[in-house]
Amino acid sequence: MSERTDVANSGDLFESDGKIAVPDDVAEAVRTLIRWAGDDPTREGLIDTPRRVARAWKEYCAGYADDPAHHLSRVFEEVGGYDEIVLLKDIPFQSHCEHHMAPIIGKAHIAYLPGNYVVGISKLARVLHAFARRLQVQERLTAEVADCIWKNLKPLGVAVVIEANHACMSARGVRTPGVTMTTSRMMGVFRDDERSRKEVLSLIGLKG
Ligand SMILES: Nc1nc2c(ncn2[C@@H]2O[C@H](COP(=O)(O)OP(=O)(O)OP(=O)(O)O)[C@@H](O)[C@H]2O)c(=O)[nH]1
Ligand SMILES: [Zn+2]
Repeated sequence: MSERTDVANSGDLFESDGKIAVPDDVAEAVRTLIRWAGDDPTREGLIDTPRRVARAWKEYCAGYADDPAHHLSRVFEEVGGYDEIVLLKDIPFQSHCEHHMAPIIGKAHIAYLPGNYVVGISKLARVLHAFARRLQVQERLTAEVADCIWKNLKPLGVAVVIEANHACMSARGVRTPGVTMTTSRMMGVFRDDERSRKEVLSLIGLKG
């Protein structure tokens, strides 16, 4: 089976070469868009484009086939009495804004103060990507990652900070490149205790 099964929703069909089958109406929608943009979808260079675009969108939106909470189901209870902040810094991610379906490219910083459980660090990045690979707004992406960790890991605190550039602002519309949007969600001690909040922000490299 295809290596692309990781992006498929239940109900998707596959070609004999293992690629996801693109329904005719999806390919036709892309052809319509090409025509509307001013080009001819029947010219040679564009013949296969609708199917490529459709599959590319399956990949950009693979998060819909990925349950974020599942990545936090394997926890470790014994970590040698470690009871300080765990921070994953500068995790690169890509998403697409729900307004224009244009790329959001940035990095996330995810921290938590363990309660009874810790999790393999790759899982925090997996949670991020499961939410990022959907149509998003940055505020919701930030909140969803934090809420998922809070609910499933039951830590004493969670901090998620996301810094990103929005192509809908740089490549179109206001056409203002180089703008970074920063969002954060603090929960538990990082919200309620000023010292803990300052500590996590300073570890991330931001002023509290
Ligand atoms: N708050 C927030 N806004 C976003 C995000 N991604 C894109 N936007 C903004 O969503 C807004 C949509 O505004 P609209 O007026 O409905 O759409 P538009 O006419 O295409 O707006 P312009 O981008 O200003 O041309 C724009 O201001 C975008 O910059 C996001 O993650 N969070
Ligand atoms: Zn946008």
